[in-house]
Amino acid sequence: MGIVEIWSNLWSFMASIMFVYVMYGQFLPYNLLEYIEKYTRKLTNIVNPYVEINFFEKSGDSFEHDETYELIQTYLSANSSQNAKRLTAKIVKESKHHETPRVLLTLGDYEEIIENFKGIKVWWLANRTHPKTPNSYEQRFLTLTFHKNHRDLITTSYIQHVLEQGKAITMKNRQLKLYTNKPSDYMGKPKWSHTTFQHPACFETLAMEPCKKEEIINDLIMFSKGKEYYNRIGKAWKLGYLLFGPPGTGKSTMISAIANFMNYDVYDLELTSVLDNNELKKLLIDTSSKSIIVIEDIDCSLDLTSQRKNEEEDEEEEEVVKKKSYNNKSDVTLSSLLNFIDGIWSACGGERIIIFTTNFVDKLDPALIRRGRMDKHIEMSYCGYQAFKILAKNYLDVESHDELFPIIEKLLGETNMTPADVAENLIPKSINDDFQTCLNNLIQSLHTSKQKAEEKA
Ligand SMILES: Nc1ncnc2c1ncn2[C@@H]1O[C@H](COP(=O)(O)OP(=O)(O)OP(=O)(O)O)[C@@H](O)[C@H]1O
Ligand SMILES: [Mg+2]
Repeated sequence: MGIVEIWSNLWSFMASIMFVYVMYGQFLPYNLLEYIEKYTRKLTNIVNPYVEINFFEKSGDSFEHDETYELIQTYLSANSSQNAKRLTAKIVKESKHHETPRVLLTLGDYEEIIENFKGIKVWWLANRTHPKTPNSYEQRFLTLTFHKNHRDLITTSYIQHVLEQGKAITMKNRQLKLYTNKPSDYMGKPKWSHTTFQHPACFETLAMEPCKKEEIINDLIMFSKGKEYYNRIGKAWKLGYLLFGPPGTGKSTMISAIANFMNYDVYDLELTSVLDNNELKKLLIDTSSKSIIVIEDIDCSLDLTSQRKNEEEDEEEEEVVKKKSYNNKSDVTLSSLLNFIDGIWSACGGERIIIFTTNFVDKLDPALIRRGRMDKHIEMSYCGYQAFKILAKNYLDVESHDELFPIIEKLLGETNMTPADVAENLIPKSINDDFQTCLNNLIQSLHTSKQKAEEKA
């Protein structure tokens, strides 16, 4: 008789015992049940060449949800659930603002699936405990079974692989959140409130010089490769951007594109609602990993400038400042903001991108923008020809036009128009407007803008 046969006979014997145990267990005294179970297990262990590892749904003193169990569930749902016949559907509603809930399929009770890892077979069984006393609770758990010869590989590489994949899938599926800070409550505690972040912006539709865009994307990919990679190349694992440029050049759009690309939450920090340094510290500590902390219009929210405004400054600039300044500037100081930001980078393993935006880069304190603190100063400028081509593709689905494109190229070189204004002109104004009408509207508008600039000059 071969070893496999012996094992399968023994297994059916065990199964019969288990059957009797389940059927008549309730009629037997508790001590006797425990005795039978103990010796059945002992007997099984002697001949069983398989190792079992259980992962419980809840663990710890307070019986909390175990993250490991969740990650394995996610991994199995994505990788092997197509082989399972009985599945349990769970509706995941990310937030009250999120209208379409997601369906998460997990293994049904006692469902078993087989996985192959580097040619090694492993079994996963969705199990549940049977409460033995009236006071004990039923608990779900997943059992991983494999041959004892592969113990080392499975307990290290395979489990690691499952958890990493589970984490990656969770990150990919999660609904991004947009956090904004609220003034302190009556307890003096500042708070973040959040809604779902649903902005369609992506790098593909962002209008800017292709090489500049490529550089940022490469930066982000490097950053996402993580700490070890950065250590290896001898660079600090942090990312800070300063986006500057006139209104309507796509600074906020760029932030949304970065959030979507990285799959990071966004913390929009409104400094004017932060009372003092202490509050700022609490808020920053309260941000989660894999997030972007944004401070928009940094020049308007903090008293950063040592120089007073020049009387002869451009009227248009004045207008913007007036629009964006707030009466009540907070007591947050520049030096504490910088300290906390440096602190966040060193203490939190760097999984936070910090982005400042401003319309006037010259007004910022050099300490804030010195190279090394902000890794890149990205100028979002008026619409150039390359940026226009991206907008034309997005808005009109046109990639070239022998006659009109060269005119637009010339005019864009002669006058300043923001991508927001170019985009506005490209949107059809009536149902009969075809793409040529829209391009002509833009040309008209560029002419007007050029004339105005000349008159002003
Ligand atoms: N570079 C761009 N690419 C694609 N769309 C753009 C770009 N710039 C502006 N837009 C369009 O114009 C709108 C306004 O742009 P956005 O809010 O990003 O400008 P901003 O630079 O943040 O301006 P502000 O300084 O006033 O905050 C966006 O919703 C987008 O539709
Ligand atoms: Mg903006």
